[in-house]
Amino acid sequence: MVAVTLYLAVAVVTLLVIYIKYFGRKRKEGEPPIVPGHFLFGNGKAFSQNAVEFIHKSTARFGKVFTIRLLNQHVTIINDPHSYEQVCKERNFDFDAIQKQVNNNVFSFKLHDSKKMIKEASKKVKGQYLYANMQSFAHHLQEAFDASTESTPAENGWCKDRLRAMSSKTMFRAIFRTIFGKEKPDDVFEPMTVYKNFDLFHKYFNFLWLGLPIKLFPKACRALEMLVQMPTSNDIINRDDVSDYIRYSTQFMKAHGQTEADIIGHNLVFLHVNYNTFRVSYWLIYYLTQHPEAIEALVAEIDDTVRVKSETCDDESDIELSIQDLDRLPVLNSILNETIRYTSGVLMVRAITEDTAFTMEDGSVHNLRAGDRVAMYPPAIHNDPEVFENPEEFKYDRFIDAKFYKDEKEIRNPLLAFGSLCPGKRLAMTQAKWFIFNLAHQFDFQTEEGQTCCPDVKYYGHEILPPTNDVDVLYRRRENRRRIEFVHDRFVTFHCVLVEVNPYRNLQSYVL
Ligand code: HEM
Repeated sequence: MVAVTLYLAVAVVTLLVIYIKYFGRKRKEGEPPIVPGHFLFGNGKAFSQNAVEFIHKSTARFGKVFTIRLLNQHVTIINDPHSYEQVCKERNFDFDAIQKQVNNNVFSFKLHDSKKMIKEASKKVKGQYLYANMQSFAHHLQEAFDASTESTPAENGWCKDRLRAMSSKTMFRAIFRTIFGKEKPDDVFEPMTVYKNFDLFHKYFNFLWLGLPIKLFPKACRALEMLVQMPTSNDIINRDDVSDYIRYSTQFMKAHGQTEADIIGHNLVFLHVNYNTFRVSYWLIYYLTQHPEAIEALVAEIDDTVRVKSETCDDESDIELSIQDLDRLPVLNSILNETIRYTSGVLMVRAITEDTAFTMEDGSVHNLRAGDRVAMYPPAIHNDPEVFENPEEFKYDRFIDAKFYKDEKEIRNPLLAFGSLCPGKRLAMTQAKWFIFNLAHQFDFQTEEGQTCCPDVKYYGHEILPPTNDVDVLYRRRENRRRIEFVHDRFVTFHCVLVEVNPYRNLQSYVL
């Protein structure tokens, strides 16, 4: 009896020590207030149920800076859009540890010399490489549109499908082939098989990211078994049409002695970041079909653009469109920004490497602890009624010539869905614009009346949230639409005249 009591006492003391070490926290001088929570789970439940509401309530009670606990991890939330630049500039806030956590816990690999690799590989989606990526994407997207209409049963010209299936057959397929090049006929690693399994695997992303073993989720295991059936890295990089990002990153990893399994893991991470653009395409279609005034304004803008363009080229050739042309369309740009505002779920999180006295934009100083995390939560800003009037409404023209304010001061970066580090922002935005421009130009589309869905807040933490449920979509080709060809901004060809747009000399033309 004495022995049992002794064992119990030792067990209780041990548990207490573990609890105090990993979960307990006494607020020190100058540190942010701590939001009270469950003794074991901390604020995990409130956060996962409705993170935006939880952050808004905590801000009202504790101010713009407060510390929450997600299981054993303390996270200081900075809920102030004006302090975004201060967060980005702080040297002791490090993204490397976060990126490693995804690589290790979700995709089971470690990237050697990761900072250098990502820095160099990221150049392959920007500048001149952006055009190469877009050229390839535009080509694959047109092919995917054609294949999708041919393979989907139609009635009176209307093809009927589920919206996820339709956007995966078009957008996902085009993104996949832009990244990895076109698959061979017998490849298991082909867009639709990968889409099906990736979609399933993604449902478990948050659990895996937090460190739960994949063996707990048999469906995720089976999906992963399919996803890893890639051609060898040599086979992929020897494809003529593989992206420069994948060619560079694969060669870098091989040169650093990484295994085929590591390269497969990395390829899946890259697909994972690109998957967000596919999700955006789903939401673009969905919100346009739910808002007739939006689709009407967009189609009018597109028709106008195409009419003006067609006046400067002959009747037979395709209409040429550049990135700058897309950037100039206010309705298109506003719809995309509003869609991203509405559906982003990301936590912009960093590891705190050293004890830090962090100064906010308003001059207030907060002591943050090494080993904790610090985060901004863009959806809390995107849904702040002071910044975005009636944030629960989708307003297609919200971003046209608009400025946004908090505490009566203009916000420099009101849309934070890409964090500060995403190198793919410009590519993702341009792909999404190209997608919706071409869809609305070539097709009429509508979702089945009465069917609705919304961003699934259970998946907060995902950059772009998935829908709560799927809906049916109907689409048919518009008649007499001319094809749109993607062109480099610098060279726009008219008739037989090649015009070089030179930023220093205005326009100079050469007769061919
Ligand atoms: C709608 C589409 C996308 C969204 C919303 C998105 C969002 C994000 C966010 C929030 C981060 C974390 C950044 C931070 O915390 O500061 C990130 C990182 C990253 N994104 Fe994107 N992203 C998108 C598309 C892309 C694309 C198309 C690429 C392809 C190049 C890409 C490549 C990356 C990479 C490589 C990182 C890690 C950067 C690092 O480790 O320094 N993303 N993205």
